Amino acid sequence: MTYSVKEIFYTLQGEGGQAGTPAVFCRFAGCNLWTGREQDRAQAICQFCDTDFVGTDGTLGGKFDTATALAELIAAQWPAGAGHRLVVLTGGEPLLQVDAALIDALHAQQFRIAVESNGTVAAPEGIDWLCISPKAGAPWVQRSGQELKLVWPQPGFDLQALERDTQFTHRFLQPMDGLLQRQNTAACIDACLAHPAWRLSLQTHKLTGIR
Ligand SMILES: C[S@@+](CC[C@H](N)C(=O)[O-])C[C@H]1O[C@@H](n2cnc3c(N)ncnc32)[C@H](O)[C@@H]1O
Ligand SMILES: Nc1nc2[nH]cc(C(=O)O)c2c(=O)[nH]1
Ligand code: SF4
Ligand SMILES: [Mg+2]
Repeated sequence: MTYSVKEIFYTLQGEGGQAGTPAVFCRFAGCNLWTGREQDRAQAICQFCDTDFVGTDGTLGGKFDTATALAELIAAQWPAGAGHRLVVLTGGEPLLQVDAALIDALHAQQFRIAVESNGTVAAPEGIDWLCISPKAGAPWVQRSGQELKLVWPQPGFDLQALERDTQFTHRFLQPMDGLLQRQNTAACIDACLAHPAWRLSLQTHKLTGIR
């Protein structure tokens, strides 16, 4: 398996239940819900994406022929001698590429493995923190994990039904960034107050200006 990686960088997880935690981010290239080209956005299944995941030209991006080579480069980003290793596999859609060999290679490097996925692909065994962020109009296969992080507002999702019909330890509403960001934040706050099973997730890396 060749892994196509857009970028690798060390920062704080900005979102969700592990916000504030140092982590190496590995952003895989490509997604099944949008090409990533602006001219295709209006026709895409997922139209609000805030991320450039096209190609392998970002920081430490590239094509990796083995899981070991990719895991070694990820490990090299961690501060020397320090524990508490956390990697966040994101994208694009990471579950188009993440396989057992990569999970084993990252665990061999002492990482806890978090994944950010759109839920259209069943997750392989061995992920330590699975965050699913479903998209309206896309098939939703992976309905359990540590964290459900719903970008809000989105049509077609009933918060009460989600509490009943999915199995996640934590549930978050994350304001859709874009032109209506302020309105969307207010809508998230109102929705959490009306549905207390849900918590607010702010994209704190954008607020603080870190990557
Ligand atoms: C860029 S996606 C990559 C992982 C995967 N494809 C997914 O959608 O979950 C990372 C996270 O950013 C969220 N996200 C993307 N665009 C956003 C936006 N405009 N506002 C808020 N969150 C957004 C996604 O829902 C997901 O939780
Ligand atoms: N700091 C930081 N936190 C993040 N959490 C999820 C991200 C993503 O793009 O998947 C992200 C990101 O791009 N940066
Ligand atoms: S599914 Fe994730 S990576 Fe793909 S277009 Fe949507 S937010 Fe972006
Ligand atoms: Mg992001």
